[in-house]
Amino acid sequence: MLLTREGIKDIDRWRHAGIKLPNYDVEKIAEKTKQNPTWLHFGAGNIFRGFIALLQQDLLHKGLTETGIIAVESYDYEIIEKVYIPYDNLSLLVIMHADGTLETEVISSISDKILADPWSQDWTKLKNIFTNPSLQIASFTITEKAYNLKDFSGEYIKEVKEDIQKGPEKPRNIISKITSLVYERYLKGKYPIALVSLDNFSGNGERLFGSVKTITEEWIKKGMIEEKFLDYLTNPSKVSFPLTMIDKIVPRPSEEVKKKLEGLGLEKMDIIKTSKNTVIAPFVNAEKIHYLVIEDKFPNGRPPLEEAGVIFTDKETVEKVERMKVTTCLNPLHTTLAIFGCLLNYSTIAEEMEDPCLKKLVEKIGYDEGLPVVVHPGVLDPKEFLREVIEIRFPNPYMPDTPQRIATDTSQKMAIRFGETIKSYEQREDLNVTDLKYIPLVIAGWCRYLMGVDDEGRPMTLSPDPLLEDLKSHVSNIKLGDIESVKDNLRPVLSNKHIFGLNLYEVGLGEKIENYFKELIAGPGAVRKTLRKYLECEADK
Ligand SMILES: NC(=O)c1ccc[n+]([C@@H]2O[C@H](COP(=O)([O-])OP(=O)(O)OC[C@H]3O[C@@H](n4cnc5c(N)ncnc54)[C@H](O)[C@@H]3O)[C@@H](O)[C@H]2O)c1
Ligand SMILES: O=P(O)(O)OC[C@@H](O)[C@@H](O)[C@H](O)[C@H](O)CO
Repeated sequence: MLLTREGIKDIDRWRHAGIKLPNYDVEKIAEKTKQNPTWLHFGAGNIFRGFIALLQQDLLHKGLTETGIIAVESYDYEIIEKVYIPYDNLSLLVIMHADGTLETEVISSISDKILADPWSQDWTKLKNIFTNPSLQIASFTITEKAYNLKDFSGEYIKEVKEDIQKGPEKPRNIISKITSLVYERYLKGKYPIALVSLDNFSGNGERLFGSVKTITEEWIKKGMIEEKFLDYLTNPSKVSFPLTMIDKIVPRPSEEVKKKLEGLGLEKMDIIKTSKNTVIAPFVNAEKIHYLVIEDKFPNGRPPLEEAGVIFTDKETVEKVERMKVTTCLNPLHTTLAIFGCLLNYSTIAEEMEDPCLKKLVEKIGYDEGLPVVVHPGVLDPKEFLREVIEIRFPNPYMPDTPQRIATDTSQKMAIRFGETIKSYEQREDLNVTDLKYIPLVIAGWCRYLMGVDDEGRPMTLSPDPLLEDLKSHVSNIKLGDIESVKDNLRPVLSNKHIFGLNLYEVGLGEKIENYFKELIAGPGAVRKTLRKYLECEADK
């Protein structure tokens, strides 16, 4: 069986294999999308295919919309070449249930694909779509680092600097590209649009707005675009930047799932790793549970996504629910498991949840240190959310999620995942920041991870991170087994406000982290020993 528009016409074979097919005419929807595009999505990676496209597919199944989503890739063009074009933009969603059953569905709600590349013909096509009055949404899953215009020294990154110099014609950076496209829409008719960040960090919509506004102001200063564009951009009835909270664990595609699909008769299911490190396949493996909460601010209208389970609400509620998930109840726990999972050589998150020390560690971070600072968001219950994460979602043995995936870009996530809770402890009169034990232990664990040596003293490959080389340079003089070598080497890292959102020494945690770190580097096996000591746990491994 081939995953193509032609291939899925062989309905009986797909049904026989237990794979759900679209109940709508895929070609007709693609044609309608071409005439009346409503939704462009930037970042054609796994979460988009495994979650966002599923929501639109749900609406198409229910007859509640007539158009699909157009996938836009602005960074890793190989994704389009290798997993969109050969499969006519179709993907196969594989939901992994905790009892080992797989639920498979052909996702055909991605009606077209475009490269956001000013040097390709697609750019004109993209501009035409962006200036179409029918367009309601441009959404984004482009990873947190893509929103940064400046490096840690406060300087614009090279690409952005060049874009600022050269103007909106041929931008290279994703934010300059978005700004340029929104400017085209302004010139064409000042039509309204919602720019929706679906990336996983606090205040995502506001950060997107801030970055687009910065590029706008730079271009205005240079006289490259009309000044009035700023009025349009900052008028929420014209351009909105809703806040969102997105939650679905979508691991990288796994070899085991690939084999199971081949067993069902599917061909050409190969997993690829692009030269930009995206691991992607014609299929997406994901969990069933998901949550999407969005600030209801869509000046040009939107599809009725509430019918697909999306919660639309006000800004304050999204802020609370997002803080709950990203700063306390899910992502800090994930990062904890990522760091210690790499050090202890675990290959899945589910296996780690069977380790009594690691399970206890995430319970301590979630229930004891995180929950006290969570403000109940109303729409979801934090304690129940946390319980579902710890008892059901993370331990799902069929989810092929790896510590290495989650360890990607950790430097970009520390401030949100741990810094926010530390700040809350600082601000609250009834809490004492120096009472925190386990969050500092994880931060020390991250410094230990950066040494690139596992707990047995063997070299380990570190996941990609934009700050990796710089961070490694700070720990490069520290030797496993030599506590004296720690000296002041961690100080530049732990005092870096860009990384943690605060200077950890100023809040009284720097020395505590250094002390934990010394225990973690005492020699081979020291990571396990330290966990046992502070968590009073027994583990075989
Ligand atoms: N996978 C999950 O479980 C999950 C869950 C919730 C939210 N998210 C959010 O979605 C993001 C993407 O996750 P994914 O699973 O799709 O990852 P992925 O690796 O499959 O895809 C990443 C996408 O981001 C694009 N990208 C990366 N760097 C970029 C840059 N500098 N400029 C423009 N585009 C860039 C890539 O080209 C690709 O389209 C995450 O960083 C997170 O913020 C992911
Ligand atoms: O997507 P990232 O890289 O910000 O973080 C890795 C994981 O923690 C994350 O993808 C979770 O799986 C997701 O946040 C679950 O909703």
